[in-house]
Amino acid sequence: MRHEWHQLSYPTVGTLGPQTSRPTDDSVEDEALGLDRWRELPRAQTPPWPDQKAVDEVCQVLSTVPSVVAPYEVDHLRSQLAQVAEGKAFLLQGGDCAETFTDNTESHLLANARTLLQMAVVLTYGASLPVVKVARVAGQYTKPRSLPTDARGLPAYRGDMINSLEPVPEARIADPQRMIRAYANSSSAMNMLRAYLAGGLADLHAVHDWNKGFVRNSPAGERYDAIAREIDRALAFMRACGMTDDEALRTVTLYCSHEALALEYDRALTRVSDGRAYGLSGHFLWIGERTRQIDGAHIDYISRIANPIGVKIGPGTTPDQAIELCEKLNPENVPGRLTLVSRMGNHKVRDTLPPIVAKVTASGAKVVWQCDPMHGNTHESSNGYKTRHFDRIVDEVLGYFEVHRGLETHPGGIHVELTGEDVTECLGGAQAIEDVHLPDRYETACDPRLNTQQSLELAFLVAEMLRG
Ligand SMILES: O=C[C@H](O)[C@H](O)COP(=O)(O)O
Ligand SMILES: C=C(OP(=O)(O)O)C(=O)O
Repeated sequence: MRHEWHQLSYPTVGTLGPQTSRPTDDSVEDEALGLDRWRELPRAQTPPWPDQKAVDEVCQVLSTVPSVVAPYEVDHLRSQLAQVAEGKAFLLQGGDCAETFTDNTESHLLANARTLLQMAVVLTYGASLPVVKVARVAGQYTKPRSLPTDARGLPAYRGDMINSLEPVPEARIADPQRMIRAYANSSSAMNMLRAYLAGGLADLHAVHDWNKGFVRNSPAGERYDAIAREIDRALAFMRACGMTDDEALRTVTLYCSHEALALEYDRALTRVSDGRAYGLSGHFLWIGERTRQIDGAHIDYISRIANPIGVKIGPGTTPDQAIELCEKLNPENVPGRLTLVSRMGNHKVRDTLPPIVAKVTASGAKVVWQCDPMHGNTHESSNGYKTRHFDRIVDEVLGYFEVHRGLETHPGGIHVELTGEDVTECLGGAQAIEDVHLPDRYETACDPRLNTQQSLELAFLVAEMLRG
């Protein structure tokens, strides 16, 4: 039986402030909430830990540390995503495919944040729709892999939280101590981002400053600058009319997200607050295409936390499976709780997505529909690089919009792998990156990311689609 939002045990924003939401450490409560039930269930992509005792010791430490995010922030995000579910806002999610410890630097974090903010400005301005901004940051340290070994025959790299990218056998051994380092990096990343955002990084009066160096003179950068000038004029107009500066123009909230793959880590950072479990390793956690088995460990864990959550759905997803996911993950039908992230591939999205959207909509389930146009469009270049073509990425987003327009549902958001660095990892775009250019600056630890120019170009195209 479905309930309405206001009847739930889910707090509305404002009723659960930071003062009232003190996490408790109560194993009886944890048990009642079933937070460890996942341990008894089949689990895909389990990190090959050589020593379970060492894992338990690390998790014991993580279970006592200050969390990366706070429950009230998680509740805020859920209520903002409720607006997306209702067609009143758009969800922009993006960042590195795999964060790395070495790239957890101020400059890298700021470059990625600026790129996301620029995209958000383009979308907000272009489509006159509020944009909820969620970064793949402060925890995106694990990767599911297609194969247990890489091309050299070494154990696969599974993200810096598990092992090292360095291609030598000893570096590929899963090391639980890395979870501590991932936590430290995640906390410091959030700390730095919060400080910069509070200090004016996202101040709309500084929109020009986000258009840095190599982007500024590109076609997308110039187009962006034109929008920035119009925003300047609008702000000057508001001042001239005597409107006082609004706090909303001076800062934004940037939420953090990652794939809940290393369940040990996310479980250790789960805290119970006012009788509800929160995964406080990040605001938004998602389950990937490879771990979304309905009776599996990942879906069980995520079903028990109060965060807004996502599930990736690939071309093999049936409409019935999507319904099962909605029933299991959002039995109370809370808008904003569940995001279904389609990642079908541009050749399949127009065929595979409609029956899923139609059935979920007919069931009355309230979900955020989001499109990940990256993961269904990966191929190997002629010179051996894992890459994606910008045209296919755009075409998948177009297909996703067509499907939602056809069914009169809200194309609620996009989820992309991107970086603020000037990399050459995805083909195409205005720079016309070709196979031969890929080795120039191919820096990702796992999958190819859009660079800033390609990210901005995509944002302009999506803004047009939203207007249309
Ligand atoms: O982003 C993630 C990758 O698509 C996933 O980890 C699989 O990559 P692989 O096929 O190279 O293992
Ligand atoms: C692995 C990922 O995606 P998917 O589960 O859709 O393959 C990802 O987003 O990093």
